[in-house]
Amino acid sequence: MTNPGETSAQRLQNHDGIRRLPSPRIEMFSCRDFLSAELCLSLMDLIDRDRRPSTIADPNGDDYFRTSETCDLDPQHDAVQELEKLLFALNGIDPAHGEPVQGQRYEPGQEFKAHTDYFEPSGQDFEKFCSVAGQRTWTFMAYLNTVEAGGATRFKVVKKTFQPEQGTLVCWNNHRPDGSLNPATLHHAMKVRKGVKYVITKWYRERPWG
Ligand SMILES: O=C(O)CCC(=O)C(=O)O
Ligand SMILES: [Fe+2]
Repeated sequence: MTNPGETSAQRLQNHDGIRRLPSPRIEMFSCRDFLSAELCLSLMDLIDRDRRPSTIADPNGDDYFRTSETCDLDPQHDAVQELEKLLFALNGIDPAHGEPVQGQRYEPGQEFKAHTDYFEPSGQDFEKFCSVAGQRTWTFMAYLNTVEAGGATRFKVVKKTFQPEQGTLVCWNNHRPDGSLNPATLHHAMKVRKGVKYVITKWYRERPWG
């Protein structure tokens, strides 16, 4: 681990119950029951209160690219602090390098088409999103509920699909070990077919946030 905005496969592997995706192309892990049902419920409640339409960096002409809703979670709220504590115990990333935790909510028919969480260096909005805190390093996301049908997160390059299950964490390095951006992190939050889907996303940056 060279940067306080990063974690390492070695560190994550030490956590009880965590599993690494057996692929040389990506550093990706998942852990069931990372969040308690109680914490998930509190976070879903916060998302329901504050949600707004999601946006994307570098609009690409597809108005249906990301149809879900988003919210920035109040960092002072007990549930958010508990979540941050769990993440820090796992990844050891300096909290100063974290973006505020976001919640995402998808109704039936809503999705977030295939994208990477890193910002395209050639994109028109790269300066706007990265000039202060730098590029995104790691993504940590957790499913807050088990979705009745649909809503899986599909990583088509590494052929791995996660079905949303309450409390499950999924995390990955947006870079390769040599520091280059990793296009194998491409993922699609597929349409929810039945029920509502709630997740939290926590992104970390190369430099301190804000
Ligand atoms: O909802 C998901 O399954 C993934 C969410 C996601 O990829 C994102 O918010 O960047
Ligand atoms: Fe994403």
